[in-house]
Amino acid sequence: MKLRTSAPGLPLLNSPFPLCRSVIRGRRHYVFSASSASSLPPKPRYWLRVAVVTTAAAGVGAFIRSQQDTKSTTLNPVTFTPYYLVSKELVSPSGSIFTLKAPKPVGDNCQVYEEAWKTGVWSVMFKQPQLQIGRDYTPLPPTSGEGREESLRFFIRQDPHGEMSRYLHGLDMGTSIEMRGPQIECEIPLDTQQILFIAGGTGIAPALQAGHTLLSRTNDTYKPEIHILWANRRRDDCAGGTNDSAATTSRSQVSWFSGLLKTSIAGRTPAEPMKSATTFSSLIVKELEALKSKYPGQVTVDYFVDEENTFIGKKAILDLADSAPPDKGSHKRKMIFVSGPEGFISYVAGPKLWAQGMELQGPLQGIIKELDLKDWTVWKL
Ligand SMILES: Cc1cc2nc3c(=O)[nH]c(=O)nc-3n(C[C@H](O)[C@H](O)[C@H](O)COP(=O)(O)OP(=O)(O)OC[C@H]3O[C@@H](n4cnc5c(N)ncnc54)[C@H](O)[C@@H]3O)c2cc1C
Repeated sequence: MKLRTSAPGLPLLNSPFPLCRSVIRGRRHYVFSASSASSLPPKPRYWLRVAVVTTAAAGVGAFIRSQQDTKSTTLNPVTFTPYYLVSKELVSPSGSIFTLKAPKPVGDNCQVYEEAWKTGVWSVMFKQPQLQIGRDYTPLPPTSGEGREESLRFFIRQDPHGEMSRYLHGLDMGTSIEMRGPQIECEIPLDTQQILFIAGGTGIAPALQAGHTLLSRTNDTYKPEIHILWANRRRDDCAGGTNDSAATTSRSQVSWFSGLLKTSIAGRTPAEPMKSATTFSSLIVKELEALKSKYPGQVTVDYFVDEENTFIGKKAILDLADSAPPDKGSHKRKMIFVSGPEGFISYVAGPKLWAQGMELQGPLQGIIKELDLKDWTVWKL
């Protein structure tokens, strides 16, 4: 585990995207240090001076308190805002959707969220109050029925050995959870026409965000597209998901989960992706389906499941990249996002680098480099 050594709120990096910053999902950790109060012995004071100083201090204190009170009801990147847990729905054996409500009186959260949703992929940092550690989580796009102003939803994987996720999954309804943000992870430029999103596990949350942001720009003349390749360890993680393209018929023989690139048994024919024997669909699959229904013809999703021996390989990526219409001088941007556990990102696009207290994108490697795709900008989340 690497501690984040830079100041809270990482600096924006030099990148083709003005609002992108470099992070690795799951590695960006933060520990808050306890503030040390000074305890100097009191010195003699004239009563007047005492009165003036006391009055001034009280005034400043009241001002600061009032400022803090005002700020604390509106999500902001500097101070932590207390939200409270209103629901926790099991999505798969390893993950749940958490819904957190903003405090009352409601601040200007609607505006804060709107700005972030318009921009691209974003996250917030949760604080664990006992251990004073921070971890980043990705809000899921709002569903139509939600109280837009008040709540944020998160798909959080339960890691039995993880400090924060264990803490979150053990919380009772109504518990307060402090968060700060938004942190813009990557802007989606307005000229983006195609996104190929390669997601592993909870990396699907930023894929849903990217879909929400990109597709909400749809109009009569502009119909952007997103193609999602989503890899999971087990079918239960994406129950009910069916493939839109032939991508999974071209399977890689390599699994990247567990951080190890274990090669599947030589000569073994990979199993056909299991057709869902039940009508049950996980909540995340339902949200992907809802996105497809809302923007017909603009979204495809393909599922890859380790236990079914279907892995994201070069051909799956190439098929989708090749299906995108050629640029023909239209200067429409085509982007590949890669999001998921560290080993997954390394396998697909090479590892990110750690330099001068910051995590950088690092050179393009992995299977995407081998494909030598032209016209595509790759961004590791
Ligand atoms: C921008 C961003 C967005 C994210 N969005 C999401 C999201 O939407 N949903 C989500 O679920 N996650 C998300 N993450 C990941 C999340 O921030 C956490 O990293 C994750 O929940 C694990 O944190 P933890 O405190 O539970 O685990 P940690 O305590 O940090 O442990 C992480 C892993 O390391 C292992 N470990 C810890 N200490 C040791 C040790 N001493 N020796 C060996 N192994 C050890 C643990 O077993 C565990 O598997 C995101 C990350 C980033 C950077």
